[in-house]
Amino acid sequence: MGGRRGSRTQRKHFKESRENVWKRPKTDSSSDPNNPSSNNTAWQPFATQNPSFDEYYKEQGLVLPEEWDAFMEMLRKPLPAAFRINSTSQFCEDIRLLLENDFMKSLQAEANEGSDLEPIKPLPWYPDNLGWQSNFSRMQIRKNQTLERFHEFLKLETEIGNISRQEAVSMVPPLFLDVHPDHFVLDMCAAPGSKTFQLLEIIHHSTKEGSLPDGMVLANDLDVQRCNLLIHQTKRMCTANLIVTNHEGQHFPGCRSHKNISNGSETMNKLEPSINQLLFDRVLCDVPCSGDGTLRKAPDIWRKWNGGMGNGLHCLQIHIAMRGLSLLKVGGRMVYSTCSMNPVENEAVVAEILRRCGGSVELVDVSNELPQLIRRPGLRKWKVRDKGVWLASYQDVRKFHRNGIVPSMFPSGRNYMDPTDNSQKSENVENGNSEDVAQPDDPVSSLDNLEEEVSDLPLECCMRIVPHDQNTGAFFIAVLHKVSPLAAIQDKSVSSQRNLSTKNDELHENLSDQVAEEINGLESSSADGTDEKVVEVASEADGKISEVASEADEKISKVTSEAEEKISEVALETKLVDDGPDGVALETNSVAAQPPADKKIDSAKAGEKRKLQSQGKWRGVDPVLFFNDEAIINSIKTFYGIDESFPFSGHLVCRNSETNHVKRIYYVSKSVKDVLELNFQVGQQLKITSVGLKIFERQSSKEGTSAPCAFRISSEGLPVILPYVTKQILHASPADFKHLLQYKTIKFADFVDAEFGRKAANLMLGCCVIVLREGGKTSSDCVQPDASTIAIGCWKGRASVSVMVSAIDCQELLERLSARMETEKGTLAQEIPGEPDEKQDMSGENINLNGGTQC
Ligand SMILES: C[S@@+](CC[C@H](N)C(=O)[O-])C[C@H]1O[C@@H](n2cnc3c(N)ncnc32)[C@H](O)[C@@H]1O
Repeated sequence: MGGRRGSRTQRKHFKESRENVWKRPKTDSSSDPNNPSSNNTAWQPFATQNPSFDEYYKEQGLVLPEEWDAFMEMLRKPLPAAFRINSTSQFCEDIRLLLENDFMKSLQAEANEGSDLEPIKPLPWYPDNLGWQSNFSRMQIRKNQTLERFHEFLKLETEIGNISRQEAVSMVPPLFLDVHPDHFVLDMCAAPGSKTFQLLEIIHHSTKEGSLPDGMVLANDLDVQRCNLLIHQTKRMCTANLIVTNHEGQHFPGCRSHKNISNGSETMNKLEPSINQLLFDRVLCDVPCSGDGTLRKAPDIWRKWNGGMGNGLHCLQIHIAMRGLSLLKVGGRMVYSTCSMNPVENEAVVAEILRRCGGSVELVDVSNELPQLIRRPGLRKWKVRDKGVWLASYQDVRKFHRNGIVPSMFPSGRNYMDPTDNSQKSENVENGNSEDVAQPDDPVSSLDNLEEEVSDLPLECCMRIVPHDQNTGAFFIAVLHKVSPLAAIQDKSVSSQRNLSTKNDELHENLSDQVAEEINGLESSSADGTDEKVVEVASEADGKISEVASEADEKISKVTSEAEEKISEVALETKLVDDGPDGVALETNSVAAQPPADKKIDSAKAGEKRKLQSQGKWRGVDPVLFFNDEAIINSIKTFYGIDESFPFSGHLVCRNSETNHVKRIYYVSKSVKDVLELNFQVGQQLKITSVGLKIFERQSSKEGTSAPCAFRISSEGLPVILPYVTKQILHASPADFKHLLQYKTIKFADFVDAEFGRKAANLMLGCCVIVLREGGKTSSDCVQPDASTIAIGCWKGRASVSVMVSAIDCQELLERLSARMETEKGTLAQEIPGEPDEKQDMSGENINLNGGTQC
């Protein structure tokens, strides 16, 4: 149960993500053939070179000198399209077989006959042949029938949610997260949501029939508009196990209740959460980055790229990653990833968080996982470049009068100013003053005289995917394991690192402004294809905080979460960073610094809690409320004959405090319910933009309002409730089912199966469920729905039955069912040669599929 079925997607988003970025910018009229002043009538792609880029990456040694040309050549080629089959789709297997047996073979045959087509192929490292790559131009699609058919197929399945377009390398980080269905997963920078979708697939994978997974995904993003993209993207998943929030990752609320929770039983007071702190088994930290790994998809980056872009994001990336680690359970795994090639955004960030965590966090060697994925080990040495000057260590920062460069950007992380570092002291003393050697415009920006640093951390365990290894974009991934609470580090290096962190943090503010200038206006496409501001500068984030903070009601919650956050930050600086329940020192500190809103909640009576619950607190965001209106719930239960075993209590939420005006009721899993209860307990620290699966919707039509039940079952929610529906449900023959999908409305008397027509006429006025009857079953057989069951929501009117499914979902169902029946027919014809084929395809009236196959 769970997973997607039949919701519409956000066309706009997918159009955007499919947009071929290899086109001339609108403002460029120089090559307009209709423009007489144009001196170049041929189509011109973006300039795909940038001398600073060459200089920067040649020096960093990302690839061997002899590989450089191959690397650059690949970066200049358009990126093949990649997509994934949704593993929780009801039609997952059908789609995979169609790709393997039809499209791949047909295109291969054409290629063998000498056409210039490249066959589509599965990504060898993606499990179960669910990840695919294709490489065609629009021109080829127009000229070739198989390709055109393939293209139409891709469009429809993407729209439906059975396929997700996603750059190949962007599919990698969730695969290294080792997510299990019972995990609580935090996706810290989640929009537009490609990886969130993958995480949800894993959570839903192999869930038992009639139940929801025990785990959940909390997808967060700073940008509210991008959160909306994410919501539309994940809607196709039809999941009750997702919460979407809108916070700065680095300030994600701690949601720690200071009450003792006795147990997690359902009988507890509804406002008593069964968890007392929001900690996660897995954290995905896919941070904002300069995005030069997406150059093949977003060639405008060539023009905008400069060496300072990565520097400006470094501190923000550390802060987000540190927050992720503090929210990670001991024993948990975090993946840090970027679509940038720059070591300052990658190895330097990982090195700094390892130093800050002082042994509590380790890099995991995942070289044995996904062996078919070609990757390169992380670097242990790199240099920093600032405004045309190379810096090999933090010493050079003073030497060359650099601002906004922090020690953690360098391989050793040393600040060379640590008063406890005697060797350094003497070095400084010897030099008198480091400024005396400064040559700001030293033409040598060369490295000849610079002392090269090498990290002593096992950064080779990180991985970098480079484009020319397997014809992809570039990506960086590090897998981290939290072995113990982020505890105090007692030795000398602690104080050194503390200074270092402080220095970093001080400089962060300056950097934010600086980077805003340097990369102002840089926009590109993400690895996931959606146009996005790849570079999310810290100053933007800061600006957003101030905006938000200016709103009075939000101030309270800010105080709450920020106060808690400050505890973590202070703790971090004093090496008491863990949010874990086992962090004794934190326990003491948190109580001392308990935020005011928490105090309020702690002392509140039940009535006050209810009041808080009904008013919401985040301005501009509808409140999230448990839906407890017994009258409405009972009318739904009675009308649809919902089995008592279906867990209603505490699982329904709405976004409107006035029950009479509630239009939509959402269903949440037990895991999400637990988080919501905790969130109420801690004063609604989470700013929730979306939660749960729409399960019931109020009837608004004239006929609808006269039906005995005011709510219909929504198509997204149908798979969840279907096994429990005992009334208003009928099983239709394949012919009648197909007619419904084709004609949308059928009069009772016009059904092929007259008995079905009579039964339909006897249903109560209102929403009903029509299930496709399995082959061999008669209308009187009682069928227990399962994962293979195909069912649609319909409306039983006064004289007819009408489908309540979107046109595109009807089209998809018709296509999938026809394909299955074609396969059936073929198999049967092979098995019984010469036998007349008694089956007919979906256009026939008397189909009787054999039992033992999916209907
Ligand atoms: C590389 S994109 C994430 C892509 C996403 N993980 C996916 O697979 O679809 C980075 C995201 O970080 C968000 N972001 C920027 N600054 C942030 C912050 N301080 N906290 C949380 N999210 C942030 C941006 O809005 C952007 O959506």
